[in-house]
Amino acid sequence: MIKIVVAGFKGRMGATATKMVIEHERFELVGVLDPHAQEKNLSEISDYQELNVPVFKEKETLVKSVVADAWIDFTIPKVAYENTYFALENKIAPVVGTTGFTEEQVASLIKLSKAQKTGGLIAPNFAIGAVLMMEFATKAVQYFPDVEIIELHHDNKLDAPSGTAVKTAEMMEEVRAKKAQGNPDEKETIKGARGADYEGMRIHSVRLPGLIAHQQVQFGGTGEGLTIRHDSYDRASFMSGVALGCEKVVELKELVYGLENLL
Ligand SMILES: NC(=O)C1=CN([C@@H]2O[C@H](COP(=O)(O)OP(=O)(O)OC[C@H]3O[C@@H](n4cnc5c(N)ncnc54)[C@H](O)[C@@H]3O)[C@@H](O)[C@H]2O)C=CC1
Ligand SMILES: O=C(O)C1=N[C@H](C(=O)O)C[C@H](O)C1
Repeated sequence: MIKIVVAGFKGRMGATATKMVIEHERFELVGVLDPHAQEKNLSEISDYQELNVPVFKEKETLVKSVVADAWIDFTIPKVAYENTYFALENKIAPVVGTTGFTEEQVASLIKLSKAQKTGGLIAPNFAIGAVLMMEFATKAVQYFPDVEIIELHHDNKLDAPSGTAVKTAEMMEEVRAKKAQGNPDEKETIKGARGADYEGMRIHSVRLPGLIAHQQVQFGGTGEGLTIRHDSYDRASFMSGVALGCEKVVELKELVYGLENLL
């Protein structure tokens, strides 16, 4: 059995991941963490009455009380780095969906994981279709360097652009012929109209109630266009990737960035 803790279990994704861990035959939920929790044990929550899983408000208390192999993190960008660092320091393999990491933070966490000989995964998107979207976009941009990313999410999301959009841009940048896009003399008559600029590629973030998670990567060429789009209609779309991550990280000796590294 793989012993798992879930950080952020009171949230949209944390609650979904907690349910997945409970139902998975190879996983054992040994603790949950959330500063907004009022409970002392999951059994106090009607959906989990038959369980005996301790609830923690502080990570330091959690690691003194339970032994875990993997740490699922769906928290907030503000604490993602410190939580991941803390898990690695305690040789608990992080499986991190929380977004908002800088490139420098990812590099620092990979370095720590190697020193700790502890596996881990940071995946801006756990949906298999989203990973394919990013890989297809990386292929397409070699032929169509003019590209704009439009990511669309629910209006409770804290960060913009999305981690998926940033990862997509990072992957395309590695193979894209460097160029600026649009008219060099263009002027924004309303600030922000052209979106975020990532190495000449533009990223636009839509936030609306009713949405879950959606992204389209739109390419333009001579007399033609190409659009690659992924839609998550339910947070269940992320769970097979989270489960795969938990099964794989316990076999790794360093942290990897992107679910594509485990497919
Ligand atoms: N990689 C992926 O496939 C996906 C990633 N995400 C990312 O996951 C993160 C969470 O998204 P949601 O669940 O929608 O947010 P949410 O706001 O519903 O949940 C976040 C939870 O984290 C808790 N929290 C805050 N600080 C904490 C701490 N120090 N330790 C433990 N828990 C803490 C909050 O109390 C809250 O319950 C976001 O960064 C989002 O971008 C979301 C969906 C898929
Ligand atoms: O906040 C979300 O919901 C999501 N966040 C991730 C991101 O920032 O890319 C993944 C997915 O898009 C859902």
